Amino acid sequence: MTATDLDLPEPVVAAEGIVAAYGGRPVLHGVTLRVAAGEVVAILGANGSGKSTLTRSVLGLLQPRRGEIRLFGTPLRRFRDWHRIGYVPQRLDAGGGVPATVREVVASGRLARRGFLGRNRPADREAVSAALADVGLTDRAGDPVRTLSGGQQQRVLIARALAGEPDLLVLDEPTAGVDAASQEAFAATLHRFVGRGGTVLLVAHELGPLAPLISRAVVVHHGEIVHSGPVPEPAGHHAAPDHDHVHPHAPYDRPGIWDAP
Ligand SMILES: Nc1ncnc2c1ncn2[C@@H]1O[C@H](COP(=O)(O)OP(=O)(O)OP(=O)(O)O)[C@@H](O)[C@H]1O
Repeated sequence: MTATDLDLPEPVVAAEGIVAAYGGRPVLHGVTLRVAAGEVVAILGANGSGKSTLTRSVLGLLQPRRGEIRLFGTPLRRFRDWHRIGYVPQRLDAGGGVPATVREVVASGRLARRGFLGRNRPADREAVSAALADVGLTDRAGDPVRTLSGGQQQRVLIARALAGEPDLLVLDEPTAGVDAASQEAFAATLHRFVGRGGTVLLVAHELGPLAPLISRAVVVHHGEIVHSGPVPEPAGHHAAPDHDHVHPHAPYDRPGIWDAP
């Protein structure tokens, strides 16, 4: 623990010494990650470096072999305030074959607030409308989700997370495969969320318009954190405008993914 860590109040996320493996294959080798209230932390790294595994461990979706996780100061095994967390998983088809409307999918983000048999109160309807407006989908509220484009469906998932009025948003590659306009819209949404006092943990390959919002970048490489600080500059040809991915074989500390700041 460093002097800086000692200065921090109780972090929103505290993952200490996380060791995770699939079968016999280790994926995280004792990772420690703390996210303070109000931070916007980006987890960066090559494909397969362990970013999603770390995120899913933090949310209790995956049981690590070793280590301790606390959310809002409470050990994960005792944590019940899931309404305080909004999670947007890695891109998926939000609609599938289901005829649910945009509003219905977004409203499902209120369930943790309402309780299983809770009534749909005006506050719920207001939160859903506010979330739809936040992502610019008010005029599509009554449309079946499957009629929306991939980028718009991603916005539906983000609105669903926002509808729960969380204190922490966890997003796994929220802008992957999303067009530039939608990325800009998402950056604006995130900016408003952070302005309201929210905390963000997001996994990303490319930050694009999100870069100015990031207060700290954490680079995962082969299951270890190799950098925690300012967003590193993409290096060499990886900085080229047409280069939109990082290479799994390019080590962090040699010419390749990121230059150390
Ligand atoms: N359910 C699983 N079963 C077995 N192996 C898995 C599983 N999920 C991930 N892995 C493996 O664990 C390693 C880390 O995967 P993870 O998804 O955490 O990486 P990532 O950094 O999020 O990658 P990407 O950028 O491609 O999403 C990879 O080698 C991956 O193949």
